[in-house]
Amino acid sequence: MTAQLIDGVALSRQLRAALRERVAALNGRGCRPGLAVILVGDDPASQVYVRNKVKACAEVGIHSVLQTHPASLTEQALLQHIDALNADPAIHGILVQLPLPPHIDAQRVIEAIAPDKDVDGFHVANAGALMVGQPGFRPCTPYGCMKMLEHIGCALRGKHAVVIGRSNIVGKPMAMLLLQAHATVTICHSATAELAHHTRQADVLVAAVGRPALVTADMVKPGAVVIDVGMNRDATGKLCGDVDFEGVRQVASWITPVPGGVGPMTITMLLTNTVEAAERRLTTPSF
Ligand SMILES: Nc1nc2c(c(=O)[nH]1)N[C@@H](CN(C=O)c1ccc(C(=O)N[C@@H](CCC(=O)O)C(=O)O)cc1)CN2
Repeated sequence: MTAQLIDGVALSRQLRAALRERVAALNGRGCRPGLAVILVGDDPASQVYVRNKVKACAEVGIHSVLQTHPASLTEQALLQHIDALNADPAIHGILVQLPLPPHIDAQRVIEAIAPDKDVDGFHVANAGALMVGQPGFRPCTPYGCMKMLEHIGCALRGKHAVVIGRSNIVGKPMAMLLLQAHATVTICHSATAELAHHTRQADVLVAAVGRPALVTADMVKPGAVVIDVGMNRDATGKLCGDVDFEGVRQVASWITPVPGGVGPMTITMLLTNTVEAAERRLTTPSF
C-alpha cells in the first residue's frame, strides 16, 4: 500500500477562497477584520512564520498589524501592548508568536489577551471551553489537523486515535478535539512505556513531539491515517517532521507531508479564527 497524500497547501487554498467570501460579506456590513501579530526577539523560524501569517492575511483581505520588539522587551511592556490591543476596536484577533524569550512568562502573557481576541485559542478560557465542549477558539494546529481528517472523510466515531505529545498548544487540544469527534483517544508522551505498542493500535496517529523520524513504519498499523505535526531539521538541515515519511507511506492509507501538510493549515485556521472573531463581534457586540 502507498498512502495518499493529505495536501495542506491545496486544502488551504480551498479554505482561504471561502474565507475571502466571508471577509467580503463582513466588509459589506462595514467591518474589516483585523489581526495583531506580536513578535518578540529574532528567532529566525518565528520571523518566517510571522511573515507568512501577515502575507496570508493580505491574501484573504484581513487587515494585519505586525509589532516587532527586541528580545530585551520587558514582560510589563509586552503586557501594556496587549492591553492597548485588547481595547482597540479595529483589532479582532491578537497573537503573540511563541516561543517568547525566557525572561517572559508566556502563560501570563497569553492570559492577558482578551479571550474573545485570543485567535490562537491558548487562553485558559478557550482551553476550558474546549474541555467542556463550549464554543470558543480552537488552537490552530489541532484545528487544522481536524479539518484535514474531515477533508479525507475520516469518520472518527469509534476509531482509536493515538496522539504522541502532550503540549498545551498541540497534544492536549488535539486529544480533546478527537474525543469530541467520538474517537477513543490515547495520549503518549516522553514517559510512555512501549510507545510502539500504543501506536500500532492507532487508526489515526498524530505525532507532535519534535523528534525527526520518531515514528517508523513498524510502529504504524497498516491502513492508518498519519498526521505529522513535527517541524524539525534533519542532520543535513532539511525540514522534516516526526514521521519517517518514506517508510510510513508504504504502510499508512493517508499521510501528511512536511513541509506542505499541517504547517500551512495552522495559518489557515488562524485566518479562520480571526474571521470568526469579527463575525462574533458583529452578531454579539458585547462578546
Ligand atoms: N502564537 C503561536 N506560536 C506558535 C504557533 C502557533 O500556532 N501560535 N505554532 C508554531 C509555529 N507556527 C505558527 O506560528 C507555524 C509553524 C510552521 C508553519 C508552516 O507553514 N510550515 C511550513 C514550512 C515552513 C518553513 O519552510 O520553514 C510547512 O510545514 O509547510 C506555519 C506555522 C510555534 N509557535
